Amino acid sequence: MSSLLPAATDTTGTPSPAPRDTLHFPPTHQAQLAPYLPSPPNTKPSLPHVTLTFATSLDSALSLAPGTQTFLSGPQSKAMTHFLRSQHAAILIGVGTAIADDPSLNCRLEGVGGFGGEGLEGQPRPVVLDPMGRWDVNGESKVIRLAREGKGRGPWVVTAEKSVGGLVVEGREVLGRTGGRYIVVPSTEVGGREAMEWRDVFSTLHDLGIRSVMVEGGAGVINGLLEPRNAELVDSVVVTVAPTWLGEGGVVVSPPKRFDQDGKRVPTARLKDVRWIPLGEDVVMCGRLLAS
Ligand SMILES: NC(=O)C1=CN([C@@H]2O[C@H](COP(=O)(O)OP(=O)(O)OC[C@H]3O[C@@H](n4cnc5c(N)ncnc54)[C@H](OP(=O)(O)O)[C@@H]3O)[C@@H](O)[C@H]2O)C=CC1
Ligand SMILES: Nc1nc(O)c(N)c(N[C@@H]2O[C@H](COP(=O)(O)O)[C@@H](O)[C@H]2O)n1
Repeated sequence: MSSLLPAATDTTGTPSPAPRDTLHFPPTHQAQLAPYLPSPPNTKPSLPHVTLTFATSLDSALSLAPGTQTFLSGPQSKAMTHFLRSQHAAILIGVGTAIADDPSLNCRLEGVGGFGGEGLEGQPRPVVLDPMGRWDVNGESKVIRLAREGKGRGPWVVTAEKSVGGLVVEGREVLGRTGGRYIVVPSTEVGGREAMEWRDVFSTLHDLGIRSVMVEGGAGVINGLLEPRNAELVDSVVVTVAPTWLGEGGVVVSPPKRFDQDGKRVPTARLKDVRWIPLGEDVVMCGRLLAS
C-alpha cells in the first residue's frame, strides 16, 4: 500500500481536482501509527496481516441500536480511518453492518485513486462476510455506485456453499460488473447459521492475493475475533474512543466470558504495546493482542 501517490491528471497534464469529500491525514500522525501497520514481510505463512479497528463510545457501543448507524468518529479520527484503509488491501465487515449502514467502504484520503490519485491505486477491496446470502447487494448499494464512479473497488462477498443456490442473479451480475464476486468459504451449521472459522476466511483471502485486511466490524465480527482462540490471527488493534456514552440498548463490543483451568473467571483479552494518540476530541488507542 502506498503513502505517496501520483496525482491524477487530465489529457493536458493538468492535475484533476479531488472530490469535495477528500480527506487529509497529516504525515506526523501517519508516523505515530506506523508500528501497527502492515509491513512486509508478513511472518504468518498463508495469512494476511489483520488489523482490527472500530470506533466506540465510552460504554463500549458501536451504535445506538441494532440496525442503525451512529457516527462516533470526529473529523480527525475519521481521516485516520481512511488513512488506515489506504494502508490495507481489503476492508472486511459483517453482513449486519452491510445491511445497517449501506457503507461506502472506499478510501477518501487525498492522493488515492478517485481522490486525486490514478486509477484505483490505494483503494482497498471491500469484503462482506455474508454466510447466509442476506445482503441485498444491488445497483443502488453505495459501494456499487462508488465502484461504478471509479471511487472504490467492487466488493467480494464471503458466503457459505449452502447459500450459493439461493443468491439472487441480480446480486451476482451487479458484483461482476464492478469486479466484485462471491467467494465460498467452508462453514458448519450451528443453530441454523453457517459458522466459519476466521482462519479459513483469512487464508482464503490470502490465496486470492490479499496480504492485509482491515476488519471494521460490527460487533458480531469483533467479538468473535477477540475470542482467545482467534487472537493469533489479529496483528494490530486500532480503536477510536469517542467522548460520549450512547446508553443502554447499543450494539456493544463485549467478547464472550473466559475462564481459567480452575473455572475461575479471567479477562477475555488484553492489549500490549499500547499507544494512545489524541486526535481532536477523540483518542485513538493502538495495540497488539496479548497471546493467550
Ligand atoms: N462504530 C464502528 O466503528 C462500527 C459500527 N458498526 C455498527 O455495528 C452494527 C452491526 O453489528 P452486528 O449487528 O453485530 O453485525 P456484524 O457486521 O458484526 O455482522 C454479524 C454477522 O456476520 C456474520 N458473521 C460474523 N462472524 C461470523 C463467522 N465466524 N462465521 C460466519 N458468519 C459470521 C453473521 O451473519 P449471519 O447472521 O447471516 O449468520 C453475523 O450475524 C451496526 O449498527 C453498525 O452501524 C459496524 C462497524 C463499525
Ligand atoms: N471509524 C468509524 N467511525 C464511526 O463513527 C463509524 N460509524 C464507523 N463505521 C464503519 O465505517 C463504515 C461507514 O463508513 P463508510 O460509509 O464506509 O465511509 C461502516 O460501515 C463501519 O464499518 N467507523
